[in-house]
Amino acid sequence: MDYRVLELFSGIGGMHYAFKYAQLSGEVVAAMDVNTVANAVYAHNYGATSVKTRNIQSLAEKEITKLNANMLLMSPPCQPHTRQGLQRDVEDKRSCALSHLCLLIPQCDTLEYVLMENVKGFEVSQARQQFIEALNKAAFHWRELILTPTQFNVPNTRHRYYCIARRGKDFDFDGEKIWEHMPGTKPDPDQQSMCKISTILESDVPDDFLVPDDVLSKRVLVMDIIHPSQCRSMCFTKGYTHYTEGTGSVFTPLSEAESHRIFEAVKQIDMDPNSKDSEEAQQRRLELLRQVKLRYFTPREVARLMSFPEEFEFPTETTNRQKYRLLGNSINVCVVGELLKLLTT
Ligand SMILES: C[S@@+](CC[C@H](N)C(=O)[O-])C[C@H]1O[C@@H](n2cnc3c(N)ncnc32)[C@H](O)[C@@H]1O
Repeated sequence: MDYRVLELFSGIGGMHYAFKYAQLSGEVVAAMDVNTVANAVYAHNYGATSVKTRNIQSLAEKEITKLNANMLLMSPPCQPHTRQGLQRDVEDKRSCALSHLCLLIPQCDTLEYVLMENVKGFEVSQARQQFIEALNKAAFHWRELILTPTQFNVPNTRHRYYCIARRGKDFDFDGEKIWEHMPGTKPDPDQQSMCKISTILESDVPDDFLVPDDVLSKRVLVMDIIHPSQCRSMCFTKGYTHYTEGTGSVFTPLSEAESHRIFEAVKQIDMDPNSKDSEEAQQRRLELLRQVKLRYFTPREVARLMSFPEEFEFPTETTNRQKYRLLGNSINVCVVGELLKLLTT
């Protein structure tokens, strides 16, 4: 079968890479997003003709039919549903595009396959309810899953909600529950075959990526620090490097034992009641912390943790801040690629 993919909320094209990963025949017939910075990255990798700067709220059934799109891949904005957000759900204007699509889907006879990604939490939203109703109305069979790249030996945690849906043949796994691992695989609590973080590192990373002194002094204790022999990292979000807490891990080239020794010495200083007001003690503390050589993961390393292929590039004009924002908003290519295989077999 030749798939004709409509990629909506396309960002930097994570879904397009997932489609390639799954080695399905066919092409992405159109990609659409309102973000011109993301679209420039998309065009840099796939050519300008494939991506349109477009508000999805204005998409019409006729256009989808004219494109003869039979597969819809999308990761709509997650802010209405994130735990950190206000969870205004369908009341949030960023939900409008998805609500609009829920009206369109039952009208689009060409569509046979749908894959949607969203944040964990979406499964209990009203938006999810709307979406499932649209799929039912259009006679799709559907399944829901919450998966993370660590289940695919990628050393990055990113729990995300996925819904896969198709017309015609039903799935041969239970539809009464939300799957928390890939159907047909066993959950592997030991994760023996997980890649080490050292396998995704760039060599000769410039000092620009070192965690600055002020962040080191004030925020080091809330950082999630990863050593080369570890097999994990936390979810990278769009605020990475800008906000410290909960936006992604940082890296030290030191072994766990070496950095533990340094943090013990820092702890000793912190336990001394006079150290807080002593400039000399604070300077000693900072010098100790500098020895940990903490740095941010580079955009290339974050892209690798999101399973983007090496051929993926940013245009030279994209700033690091923009790269982190775009990657933080994107998807894990391997997880979606595996789901596409599941969807199409
Ligand atoms: C979660 S991100 C999707 C990222 C994408 N899958 C990727 O791989 O980079 C959501 C995207 O939806 C876009 N977006 C939000 N509202 C939109 C709308 N009404 N029309 C078009 N794009 C929209 C944002 O600009 C953002 O790029």
